[in-house]
Amino acid sequence: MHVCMALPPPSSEQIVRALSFISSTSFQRGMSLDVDDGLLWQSVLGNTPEDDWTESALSSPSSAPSMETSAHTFTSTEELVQFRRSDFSWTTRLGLVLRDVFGLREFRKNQFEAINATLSGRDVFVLMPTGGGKSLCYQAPALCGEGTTVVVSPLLSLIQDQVSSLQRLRIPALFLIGSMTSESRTFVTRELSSGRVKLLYCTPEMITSSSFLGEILLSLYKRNLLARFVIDEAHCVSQWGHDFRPDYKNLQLRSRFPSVPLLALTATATKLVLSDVKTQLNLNLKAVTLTSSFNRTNLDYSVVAKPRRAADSMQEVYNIIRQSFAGKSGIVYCLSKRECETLAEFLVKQRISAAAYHAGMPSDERSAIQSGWMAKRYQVICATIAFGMGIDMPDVRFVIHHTLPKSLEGYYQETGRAGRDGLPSKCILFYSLADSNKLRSLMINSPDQPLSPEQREVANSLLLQVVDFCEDRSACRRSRILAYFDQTFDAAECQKTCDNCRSTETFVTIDLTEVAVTVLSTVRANPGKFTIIQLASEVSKQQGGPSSITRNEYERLICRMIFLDALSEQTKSNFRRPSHAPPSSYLYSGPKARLLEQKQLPIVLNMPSRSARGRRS
Ligand SMILES: Nc1ncnc2c1ncn2[C@@H]1O[C@H](COP(=O)(O)OP(=O)(O)OP(=O)(O)O)[C@@H](O)[C@H]1O
Repeated sequence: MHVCMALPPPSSEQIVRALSFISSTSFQRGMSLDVDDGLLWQSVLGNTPEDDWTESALSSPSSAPSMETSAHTFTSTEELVQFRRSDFSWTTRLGLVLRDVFGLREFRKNQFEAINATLSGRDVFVLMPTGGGKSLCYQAPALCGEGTTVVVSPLLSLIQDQVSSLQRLRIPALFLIGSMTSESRTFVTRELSSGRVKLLYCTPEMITSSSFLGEILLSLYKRNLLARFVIDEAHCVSQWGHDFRPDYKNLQLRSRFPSVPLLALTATATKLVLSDVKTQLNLNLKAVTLTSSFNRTNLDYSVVAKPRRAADSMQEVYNIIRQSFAGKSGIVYCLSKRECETLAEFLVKQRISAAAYHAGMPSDERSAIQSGWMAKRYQVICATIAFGMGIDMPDVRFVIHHTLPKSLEGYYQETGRAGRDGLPSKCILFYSLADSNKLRSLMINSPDQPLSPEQREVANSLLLQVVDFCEDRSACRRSRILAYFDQTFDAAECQKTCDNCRSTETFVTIDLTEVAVTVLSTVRANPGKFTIIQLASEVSKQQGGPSSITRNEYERLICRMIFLDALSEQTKSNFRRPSHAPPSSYLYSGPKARLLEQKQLPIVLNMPSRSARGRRS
């Protein structure tokens, strides 16, 4: 389709010319108010020296390392052809920006099309895997046209990092955040009004609630100086996504600034999330939608059984790091702040340079840890999911999930932080039934964040998909992850880069609906009498025979019945237990018990095949 032609490296004269037209010596002092206005950013691309750019060089996207391209593209290939042209008025300038500002030689898949589409004034939706190069899709066009590109980004740390990197490239970018001094705000206002700022970053909260920013945007809008709005991490707009942010939903950009093109980008979106994001943002029906395959071919996926005792599971994390990743950077995702700290302390005692990172830490401490890790002063970060968004560390060789992620989408994004340089990297997920139950009740019954019945349903089904993924010992992990994003993947192409494709054991999917009905009848006869473990033991005693279901499998079945609401749990304090012991949860029939009895709630589990079961007994 495209002819790949690398650009010749820029000569030093070209670089000097480029740097002189993108002049921002004083800009590098950032927000400080002693900036000499006279020096402050000459018009960024106004004096662009025309260069003898070859058309083929510009229409030569390459793939991001180890990320498959193609897959389903929502905007038809015929329609995309118009955005692969190299005769736009900005084409020459775009080439210069790519090479002389960003120091890159060619575009990756879909970058060129996204840039041309947004510069043509179209709404654009870009789905690209983590590390695919989404930033360039809005940073390059910002430098190719008039006005300011406003970037809505979810995290302050991410905004600050992005703006500093842009400033290092001498690009006039600023951010506007709530905690700025009035002097800094005055500076930003002045710079924005002058039209010199090419990129303005802010949080969704600023857009929805700052009248100060609202006035600035309106003034730019009236003067035709709002080039586009960029909605980064656009999956946050959708309540069906794993990172929903209510302020993202209330941006109202289309109604407030009807003629300004929107550019939404995300690394994670199912079809449902995608259409919800488009609706919520009120993207034009003809929005150009560009998707790349989500397959990260350099990542190896596996799920391991998490030991029951915390000490054993921490030891297991240590063993994995010591045996396979000595001296290599990695992330261990944990559920709670305490877990991050305990695990980091444990690893440090074992002489692994590790640090905890979570939202409960002061932000300067968090930044110090993040930069320490990026500078290789820490080998391992034990973090909650607060860590990672927007971190561009190329050589992360492993991501371990010490507890379950809340959704497959989250799992994809968190594991996506490994191997951004395209080299082989491992993603290891520790799974236990106990964790899945704990996480489920934390998510669904959290007193801090009471969920509506609808939200509860969503959270429950997202987590159930993760549980199902972990318990599936047959299907290729890669196929399952890609299926989540509605992409088909031939497992033969996995090339044994997941534990299931490497395994020689045989597992089969068994329909246990009948067995579940029997389990339910035991609960109906004894409401509130059994915990999960007690019930598993009770029903496994009632059965027998060589191919019978083991106690552990009954536990899995009971947990699945809870997930499917055929059973429900209620907490009761147990007076016979020591006072510090956590209260136990006892089982009752659930709201969907009748459906199960009517065989309208099928329950299937992936289990060792019958012959293997016979051998095990
Ligand atoms: N055309 C290109 N050629 C070479 N490198 C590129 C190109 N485009 C982007 N990159 C590099 O790829 C890396 C990832 O880019 P970027 O941070 O934009 O990814 P992303 O898609 O935003 O990822 P994430 O979703 O994880 O934030 C960066 O180091 C960037 O410089």
